Amino acid sequence: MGIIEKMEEIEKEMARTQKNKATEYHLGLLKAKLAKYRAQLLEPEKKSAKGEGFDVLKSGDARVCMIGFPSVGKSTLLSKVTKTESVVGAYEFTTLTAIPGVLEYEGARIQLLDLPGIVQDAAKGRGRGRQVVSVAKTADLILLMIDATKSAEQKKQLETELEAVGIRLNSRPPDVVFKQKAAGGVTINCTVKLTKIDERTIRSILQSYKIHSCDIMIREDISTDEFIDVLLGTRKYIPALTVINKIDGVSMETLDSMAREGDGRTIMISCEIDLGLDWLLEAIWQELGLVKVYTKRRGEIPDLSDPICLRQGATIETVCHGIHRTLASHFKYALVWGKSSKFNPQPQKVGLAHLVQDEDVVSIFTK
Ligand SMILES: Nc1nc2c(ncn2[C@@H]2O[C@H](COP(=O)(O)OP(=O)(O)OP(=O)(O)O)[C@@H](O)[C@H]2O)c(=O)[nH]1
Ligand SMILES: [K+]
Ligand SMILES: [Mg+2]
Repeated sequence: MGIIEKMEEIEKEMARTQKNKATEYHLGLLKAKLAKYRAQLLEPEKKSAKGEGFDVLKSGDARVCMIGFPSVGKSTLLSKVTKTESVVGAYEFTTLTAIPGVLEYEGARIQLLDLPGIVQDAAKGRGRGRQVVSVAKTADLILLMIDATKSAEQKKQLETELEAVGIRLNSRPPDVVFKQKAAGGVTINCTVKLTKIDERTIRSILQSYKIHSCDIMIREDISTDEFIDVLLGTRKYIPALTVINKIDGVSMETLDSMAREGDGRTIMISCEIDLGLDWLLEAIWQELGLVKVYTKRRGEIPDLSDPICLRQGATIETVCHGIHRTLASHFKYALVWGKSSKFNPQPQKVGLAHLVQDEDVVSIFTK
């Protein structure tokens, strides 16, 4: 039996098993088994299957991936908002590989990746799906691309495919500290009452992964799935925006109800009639939370034309790397003007670990 069949067997058994207090333990074990197979499925493939040209080099300040079913308008969007032309076609599977473009916005260079359309069960290896959803794992932000004129199920289906390769959308890692040890047995500490998983289930899941000694600190009412996520440590937590394209093709009523169903993370656009594209770019920028820093040479005015874009949490050291590879090793101190300066509007003298903020001006002094 192949892995997929084994997984289907387990899924069937889980579906057959009634959910209650008495079966919780059994279900937990089945879930652990399933997660193990899933992890096997995601291991890099043997030589024979590689070389499809999906390894696009990451470039720019962040990477945004478009994921959607065929012909929802991914390539059209890439061609609209970047200088890259990706072939657009009225037929499915026009795009067969990953096409990178560069979004230039507010001084940032954001890589936007156009990808082949995926099909249902993509994550299980249908079509190029697994390759596509695996690329999504490298994204700083995922755009769930939806065709307004087609099934309302698209979003749910895309989420399912991404979940299956270990991507958790718009959520943060569970608040659990897990430390494996060489000896000493299993210690479990909880700071909250657990209502979705019990200690016996936790212990048996650990056993099924052959983990006999570890310290676990649980600070959140986690589910069995979340506990397995922590153990495997392979989950990726990535923010996503839902982009509904082709709104030129639906009635006012449909548009209205879609707007009502959508959350704050839904953007409606039409590439065809150029609607909503500005909002989309603004939302991408906001979501990535990039920080713009200007550099200034001693005695000169800051160079406002060429900011350095950094991820949130960037420090003076990151700024140094952004200027030159070896700058940090000659670093003496820096002066910062702006929000991150304690003495704003006066500058503050800081070291490499200082956190910068958006629109700071930085001068680096070297030894
Ligand atoms: N009405 C309408 N049609 C659009 C819009 N955007 C794209 N299209 C059309 O939708 C079709 C598919 O567009 P593509 O950009 O090739 O779609 P894709 O998602 O890249 O498709 P695959 O690469 O095959 O997965 C083309 O005929 C486009 O002209 C839109 O906003 N409105
Ligand atoms: K197409
Ligand atoms: Mg395409």
